[in-house]
Amino acid sequence: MTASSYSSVYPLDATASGRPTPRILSIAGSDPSGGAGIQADLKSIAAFGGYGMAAITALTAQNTREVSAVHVPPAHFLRQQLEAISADITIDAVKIGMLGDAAVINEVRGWLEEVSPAVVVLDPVMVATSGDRLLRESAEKALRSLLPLAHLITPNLPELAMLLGEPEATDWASALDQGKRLAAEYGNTVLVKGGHLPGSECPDALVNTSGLLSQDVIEVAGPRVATRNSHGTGCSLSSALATVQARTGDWEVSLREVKPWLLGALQASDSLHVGQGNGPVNHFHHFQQASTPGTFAAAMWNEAVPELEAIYGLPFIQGLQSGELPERDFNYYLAQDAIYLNGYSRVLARAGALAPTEEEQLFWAKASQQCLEVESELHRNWLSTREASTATGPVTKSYVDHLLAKSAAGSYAVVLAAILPCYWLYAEVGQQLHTAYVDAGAPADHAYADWLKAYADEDFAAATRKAINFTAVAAVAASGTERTAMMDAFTQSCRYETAFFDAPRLFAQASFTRAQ
Ligand SMILES: Nc1ncnc2c1ncn2[C@@H]1O[C@H](COP(=O)(O)OP(=O)(O)O)[C@@H](O)[C@H]1O
Ligand SMILES: Cc1ncc(COP(=O)(O)OP(=O)(O)O)c(N)n1
Repeated sequence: MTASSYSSVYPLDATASGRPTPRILSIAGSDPSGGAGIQADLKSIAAFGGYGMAAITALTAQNTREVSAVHVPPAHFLRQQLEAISADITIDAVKIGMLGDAAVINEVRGWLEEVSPAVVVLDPVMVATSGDRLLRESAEKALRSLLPLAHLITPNLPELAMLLGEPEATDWASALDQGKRLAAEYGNTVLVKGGHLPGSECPDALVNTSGLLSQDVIEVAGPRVATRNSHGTGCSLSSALATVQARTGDWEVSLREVKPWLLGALQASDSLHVGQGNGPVNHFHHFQQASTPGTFAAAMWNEAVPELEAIYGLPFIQGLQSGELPERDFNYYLAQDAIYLNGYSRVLARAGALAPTEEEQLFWAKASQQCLEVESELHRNWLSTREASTATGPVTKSYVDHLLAKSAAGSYAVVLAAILPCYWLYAEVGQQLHTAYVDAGAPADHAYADWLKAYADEDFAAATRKAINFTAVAAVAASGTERTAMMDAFTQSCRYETAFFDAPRLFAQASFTRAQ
């Protein structure tokens, strides 16, 4: 038996028809403020790696507060748009949104019957969140006639009620019940959405009563985000689902992929600062994490800040700054540092071996060598005249094990993220301690004067800037999974940095307890 290049049990990166970039057509209205309609659809399609196309049904004049006007161009012109596309391009999925009036619906129905796209998602848009109508009341019957041509219908609760001619559901159980009845009536799958219900949860459920899904109701749970920026969630969800469905061919897999993305888009919506009413969701929140080296470096910095604050609060750092740190603690720190540097040097050498460019290879190889030089310098100048345990302490061991594990895993980007805190946090702490020492008049009788003077080394600061840049650039080239692993490795190393500075105190405490 031979394995095919695509997994047969789990969708990876090809469309159901084997294409990596699904071609998705949105048939919808325009929202010039960019939060809903075709603008939201194209962003959502792109967010999932699809190739987006748009046939415009209607023009709206709207912003985050209201829809002030709607213009529906002649329906035959929409038909011309649709035919221009389908005459030339294979369409892997269609998402249908705002239709405006019955004449438009009839054209779309005629075109769907002719073309029979493989995936049709219908979001039966009727009324915007602002309360403004996006479908003429007289067109509701025509909209129902379109339902049998859709594979998935994604009504919100008022739309679900209208399609059934019933009052709106006020709890999740009756919403599901309505979803089942609509699915049974039209023989397709209905996505029941929890957005319009109160409560801390916001579930969605795929409903199909004809055995198309693994069960009649597949519920996907999710928390409710406390934000008023939910403009365009329905449009974004339906177009994202159409895109992922074209790739996976499985509604449940598609919803489980799209729902966390929409949650992230809602959570990151406040950072967009668009409009004064119900603002849009942040469609590209997942790219922005590392769309430029600067954004990834900033995200790493956010992780490092709480650890730096913890480090500055440690008795070891405060004692180093005041000069009152017991010598025994300092000696323990130096001895552990020497042990650590030996292991660290090996990991730096590994980064050099994995580096994609000669410049980086040279940088890490040199850093690895310098590390060994600093280790022997520590032994020659500091430790040869002092008494300190030479046994590897528990923090040193765990920190080095963590670095070695990341280096064994083989991702250059992840190794760099694990390496970086030793540069970055050490350089920051060094700068702070040096500045405080200089501000205090650089007292010559300070017990750690030589150490503090050496701390703010400009060469080390320059090397740190390079190390940050190499890491941030590697993050941009890395996959999403790798970036998550990078952030995880970076955060763990930051925590070890804090623990490393606190280890002398714990060692002294343990020795004292043992001596009792
Ligand atoms: N505040 C929220 N927090 C989390 N998810 C939400 C929130 N509001 C809406 N959603 C999700 O957004 C999608 C659209 O839901 P809904 O608001 O019900 O539809 P519409 O936008 O068509 O009115 C659904 O997946 C729903 O669960
Ligand atoms: C042009 C256009 N189409 C659809 C909508 C409605 O968007 P939707 O995602 O259903 O949700 P709200 O924006 O109403 O929350 C629209 N406003 N404009």
